[in-house]
Amino acid sequence: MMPRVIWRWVYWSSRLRCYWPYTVCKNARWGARPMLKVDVSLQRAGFQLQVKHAFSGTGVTAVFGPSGSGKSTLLRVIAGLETQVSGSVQWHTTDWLQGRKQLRAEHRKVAMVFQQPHLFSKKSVMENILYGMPKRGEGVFIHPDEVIKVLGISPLLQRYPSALSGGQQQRVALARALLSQPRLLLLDEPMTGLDYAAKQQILADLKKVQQRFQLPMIFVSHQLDEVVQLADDVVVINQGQVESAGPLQQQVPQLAGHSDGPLSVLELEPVEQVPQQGLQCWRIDGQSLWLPQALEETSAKQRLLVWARDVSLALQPLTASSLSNQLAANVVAVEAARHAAEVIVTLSLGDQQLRALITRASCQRLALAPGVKVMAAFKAAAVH
Ligand SMILES: Nc1ncnc2c1ncn2[C@@H]1O[C@H](COP(=O)(O)OP(=O)(O)OP(=O)(O)O)[C@@H](O)[C@H]1O
Repeated sequence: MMPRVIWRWVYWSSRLRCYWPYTVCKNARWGARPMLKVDVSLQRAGFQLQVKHAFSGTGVTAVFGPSGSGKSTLLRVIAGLETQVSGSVQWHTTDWLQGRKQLRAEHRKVAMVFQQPHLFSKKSVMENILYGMPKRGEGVFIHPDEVIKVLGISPLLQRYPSALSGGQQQRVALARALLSQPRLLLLDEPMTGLDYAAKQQILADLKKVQQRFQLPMIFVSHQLDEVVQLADDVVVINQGQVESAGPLQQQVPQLAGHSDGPLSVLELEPVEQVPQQGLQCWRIDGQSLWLPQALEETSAKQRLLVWARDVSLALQPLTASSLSNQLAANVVAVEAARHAAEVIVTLSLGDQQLRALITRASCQRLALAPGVKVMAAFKAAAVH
C-alpha cells in the first residue's frame, strides 16, 4: 500500500502541473523557460537590419510590419540562412551566432515554413512528411500519427503534390516541418496566396498545433487578422528595426498605426448554446454576442478583431435595426483621430476596451464624455 502522504503528493503536484515526470520531460525537451535573444546587424544595398530583441521561447510571436521592413530577413537570420549577419543569436544557453561564427542551420533544430510549400514533387505526401524526421526514436517527441490526426491529412497521404490544392500543400509542408522535431517553428507568411477558406483552415491548424505540441512559433505576417487570431506577443518591425514589442493587447495601438485605422481586439468566452441560423453565441462582459459560426467548433476563448470605423454608438438600445449585436459600455476617453472631423471613443466592457471612430459632430450631439453610458453596435464578423 502506498502511504497516504505519497498519494497526496502525487495528486497535488499533478494538479499544480509540477509532477516531476511532467517537469522533467518538458524541461528535457524545451529547457526551462527557453528564450531566443537576438542582437544582430545585417547590411544590404539600401537596407540595414538592426534588431535587438528577446523573443519569448513559448507561445506564438508575430513579426508584423510593412513590406520591405525586414521581417523575412529577420526570420532567416534566426534560422541560420543569412551568411552576412553579425552580432549574437542565443537560444536559451546555446549560441547560434556569436560575432560572425554561426551554428549551422541544420544544427539549430529550427523548422521553417515558407510562402511556397517546396514539396518534393516525385514523393508522395507520406514520403514528404517523413522526409526530415530523425531516423530512430531518439529525439522524436512529435509522432507522425498525431500530426496526421491534428492536421487531418490522412486522406492525402498517398497523393502526390501535383494533386493537392495550395492550402493542402501548405498543410503538408507544416506536417513535414513538425516531424523534423524542431524546438522552434518559423513561419514566413504561410497563408500568402491562399483563398479565404484555405487560409482559415491553416489558421485553425496552427492553433491546434500550438495547443497540442506547445511548440514555440515565430510567424511573419502583414495581415492583421492573422496576427490577431494567432499571436500571444507581437514585434512590430519598421525599416529594419524593432519599433515596438509586447503582448498582443498592448500592441493594438501600434498595429492600428500600420493598418486601416483604430481597432480593438475582443476576447470572447464560448457559450454552450446551440447555434441558431448559422450564428453562434459568445459572451463578453456578461453580455451576448451572436456571430457567424467558426469554421471549426471550439470550446476555447476566441479573439475578435473589430475595426473602430464599424462601431456605432447610441444612448439607447437600437430597435428596428439590422445591427443585431449591441453591447452596453461606458465611455472611458475621447481622443482626436487622424482626420480632424473624427474622434476615437474608447469604451470599457468590463476589463476590455472597444474603440469607436465617429464624427466629432456626432460626439458633441450625444454629449459623449468619460462616464457616459452608451450602446455600442457593430456588424457581426466571423470568429475564426
Ligand atoms: N536576397 C536579397 N538580396 C538583396 N536584397 C534583398 C534580398 N532579400 C530581400 N532584400 C531586401 O531587403 C529588405 C528587407 O526585405 P524582407 O524580405 O526581409 O522584407 P519583408 O518585411 O519580409 O517584406 P515583405 O513583407 O514584402 O515580404 C528589402 O529592402 C528587400 O528589397
